[in-house]
Amino acid sequence: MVKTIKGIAASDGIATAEAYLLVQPDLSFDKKSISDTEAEISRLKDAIATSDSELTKIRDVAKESLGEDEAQVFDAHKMILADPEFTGAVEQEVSDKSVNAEQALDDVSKNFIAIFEGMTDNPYMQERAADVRDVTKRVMAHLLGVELPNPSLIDHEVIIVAHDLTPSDTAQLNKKYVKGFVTDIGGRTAHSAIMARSLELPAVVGTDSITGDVKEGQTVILDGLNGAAIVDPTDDDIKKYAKLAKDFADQKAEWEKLKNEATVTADGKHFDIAANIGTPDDLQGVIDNGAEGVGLYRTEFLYMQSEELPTEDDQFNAYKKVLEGMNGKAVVVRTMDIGGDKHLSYLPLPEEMNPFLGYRAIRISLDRQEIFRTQLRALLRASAFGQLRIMFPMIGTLQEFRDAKKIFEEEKSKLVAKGVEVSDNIQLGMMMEVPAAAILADQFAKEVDFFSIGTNDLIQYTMAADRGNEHVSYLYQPYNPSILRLVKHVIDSAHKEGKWAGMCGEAAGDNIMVPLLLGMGLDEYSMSATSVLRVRSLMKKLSTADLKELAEKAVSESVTNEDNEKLVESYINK
Ligand SMILES: C=C(OP(=O)(O)O)C(=O)O
Ligand SMILES: [Mg+2]
Repeated sequence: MVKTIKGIAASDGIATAEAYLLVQPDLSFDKKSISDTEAEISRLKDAIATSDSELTKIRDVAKESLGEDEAQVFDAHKMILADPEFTGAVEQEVSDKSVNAEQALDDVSKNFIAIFEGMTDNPYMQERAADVRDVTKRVMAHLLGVELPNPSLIDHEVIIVAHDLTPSDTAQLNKKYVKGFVTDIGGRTAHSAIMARSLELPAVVGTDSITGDVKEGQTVILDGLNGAAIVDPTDDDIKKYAKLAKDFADQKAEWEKLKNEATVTADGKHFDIAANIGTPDDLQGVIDNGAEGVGLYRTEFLYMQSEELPTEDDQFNAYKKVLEGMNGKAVVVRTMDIGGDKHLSYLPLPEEMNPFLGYRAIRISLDRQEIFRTQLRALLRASAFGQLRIMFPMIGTLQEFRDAKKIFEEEKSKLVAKGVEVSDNIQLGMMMEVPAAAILADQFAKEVDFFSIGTNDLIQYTMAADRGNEHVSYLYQPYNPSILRLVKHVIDSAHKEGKWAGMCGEAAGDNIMVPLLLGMGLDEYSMSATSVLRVRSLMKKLSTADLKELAEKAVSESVTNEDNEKLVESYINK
């Protein structure tokens, strides 16, 4: 029977396909005594052989769709299965203790994991713990006769249904077959939602219950425009959504016409609309959508897609590719923003009660300076190939900015002394995403070259509401006068010192926010590439002169987020 499940609209578009449940099965088991240990060992060997041939298949598919580097992780898994020290120890445990294979596997793998995790002076070996965990899960599933989801083996069109997707899960989705995703938890500005927008995959998050509401193989219509999943739709539903999908495609075709136009408002003011990217591969989307620069390159994805810390040369090549690809247009590269919801398997971070308030971004860079210096050297070398701007994430104090700038200057002088070609014109700026810094923007403005306002974090920290938690998503209030006052103060402070202010948080591409930002005089707008043409089309219809007054009212007279939403809507519909 048809069911409509509401959630948060995280990425535009409509898709209809079979549900693919990316849900971890129950791998619990009971300890049993075994009398026929030989038969038990042969059951174990069967599970290992099946796991091995499954891994061969997954490796082939991963190589095809994601490339050799991504596929290599499965070699590590196959090596563990072929290692007599591991599998031999499990067999030994079965015969010595007369226990079932599940118990023996569990005991041996826990032992191995503890040993690897204990190698704190060798991050490479520590990383092997994750491989042992993954392989154990696969063999255990075969012993128990349960199905383990293998998203890399998907060979037909599906909608992924999951409790949650991490940014790295999202990066591995094969766009050829995955038509969208819907999750139990998450918010609009969580990184998997942001990635869905750059992949142009419709997504609905924070439904609370979707994994319990839909069964594998059921048809699902995903309405990423309004935030709903329709499970087992009727013919009428399918017709209705086909029409909605067509209207959306027509709308996009209309926006497409603006691809090669500059962004100019109705009163003739030009603004730069830039795009946010995660990897050099996203450049195609930037160019296809006619963006006028890159306003945020989230370099942490370079670290996340690697099996170990990327070398200076790896990074140099990536940055050079982006700078050259943008052909002289400005590229704002943000230094590594690891922590929060972005993890590196090879850089174990301490367990934290509040990772978003913890050891992340510039805090890690200033502490682990060898990582930071390597990144800065790669950036400095790449600066010869385009118009590079660098910014630091999560700056909360002036001292942090000064320390980061000092390290940058040191690395620059060393390279210049060696005769390496380095641009002399690299602007150094910061993300404005910590309220303490936004309040002191007038002080920061004297020392930076630019600000880029990160509303995803600025709103989460100002409203004290986790950006990935659907239960508090009502507090994501970009038009709340408290947020607008901070934004205005940041923009005014920059201008007072003759600096520029941009925004790279998701709000920069929001239809209600854009008129307010134009009114406040924001200089640069950076957003998911897929939003660029919609915003260009909107700006063409707006006149900055009228909007100044509107923004003034929004900041000083309105009390709530909704007041301002209505204020802008009534202006636009006038
Ligand atoms: C752009 C931002 O950075 P990120 O989403 O990567 O935290 C932000 O916080 O608004
Ligand atoms: Mg941020």
